[in-house]
Amino acid sequence: MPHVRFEHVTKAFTRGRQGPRVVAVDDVSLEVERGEVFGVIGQSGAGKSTLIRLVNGLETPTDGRVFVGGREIGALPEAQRRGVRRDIGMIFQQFNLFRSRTVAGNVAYPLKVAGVERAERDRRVARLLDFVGLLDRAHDHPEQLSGGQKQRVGIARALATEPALLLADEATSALDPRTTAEVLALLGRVNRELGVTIMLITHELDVIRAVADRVAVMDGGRVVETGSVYDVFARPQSTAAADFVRGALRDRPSAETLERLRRRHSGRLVTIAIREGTVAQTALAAAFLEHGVAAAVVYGGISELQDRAVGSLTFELTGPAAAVDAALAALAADGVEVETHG
Ligand SMILES: Nc1ncnc2c1ncn2[C@@H]1O[C@H](COP(=O)(O)OP(=O)(O)OP(=O)(O)O)[C@@H](O)[C@H]1O
Repeated sequence: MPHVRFEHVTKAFTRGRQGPRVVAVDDVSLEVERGEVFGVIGQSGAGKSTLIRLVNGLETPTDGRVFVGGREIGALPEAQRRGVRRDIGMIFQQFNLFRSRTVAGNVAYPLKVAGVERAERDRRVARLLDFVGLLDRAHDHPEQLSGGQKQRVGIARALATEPALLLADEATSALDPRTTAEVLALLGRVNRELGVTIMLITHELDVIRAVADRVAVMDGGRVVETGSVYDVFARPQSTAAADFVRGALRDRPSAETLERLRRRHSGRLVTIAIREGTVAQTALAAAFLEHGVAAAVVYGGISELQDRAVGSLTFELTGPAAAVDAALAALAADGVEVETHG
């Protein structure tokens, strides 16, 4: 049974009394498996926050059903809904820590609410702070901590009631790249060492690349693509996914870059997609050589997704036109994706 399941879920809001109807989440169906890190990526306004708020029952669907652990949140009486919520931790972009409480006090708070007795509370707080590497900061107040440390406290607090599911709402968006990497590494440990299912929403492909197993791409309230991180971003089918890839990998020349490349290079410019399972780069070189075509890399980038290569290279091909055509035809016959630039 999936940990989280959306069945044709729509959430619409009305702005003002008779204002326009905004469909924040539009007929979304998806499944998050137990023990995986599931990423949801989308631009601002795509509906990610609403989607995540539907998981913990902070929003109720206008249409469709949301299940957590096989139970439909919307159909539960309030007391049971609270029980389901207790099994869900949440972390936020702005950390949402209590400024008046110490680090330990913040982590202890949900345990207090749950009625856990003092000695057990102290034990659990110490264990959690040790896990996130902040045991020596237990008596500090949040304002004495860096952003990354605050988020680590946020994570410890979210884990205090030992939830099976952790929701992360743009949890690293307020952090610099290095701190982001540290917090994402910690989330990876939460998933692997504690077996917690993680559902995270973000507008950054780098966040998805760093931790997610699978991803859903949202655009205009809809999920336009779902799959393994490699499959979705190595062969994006939707414009939204392709835009994220272009933005993060920066491997393909923009129209302006192509203009500049054309001015500098008189040969034929082609961009070849590099992915696992396609022709090896040595075979590329061999095809050019065989047809007497000189190939120079003039732009491109190859990066990693889930430990596999992805990216593209732009070549300037020089030689007789017929030879260039023949080399490209041979590559195309081998299943290589070639884009010729005019
Ligand atoms: N309570 C609400 N009342 C009215 N409209 C809302 C409400 N919550 C969200 N919306 C609208 O729903 C759409 C999706 O918003 P949502 O916050 O879910 O997107 P998002 O992808 O999380 O974007 P961001 O990253 O900017 O928060 C937006 O057009 C937003 O204005």
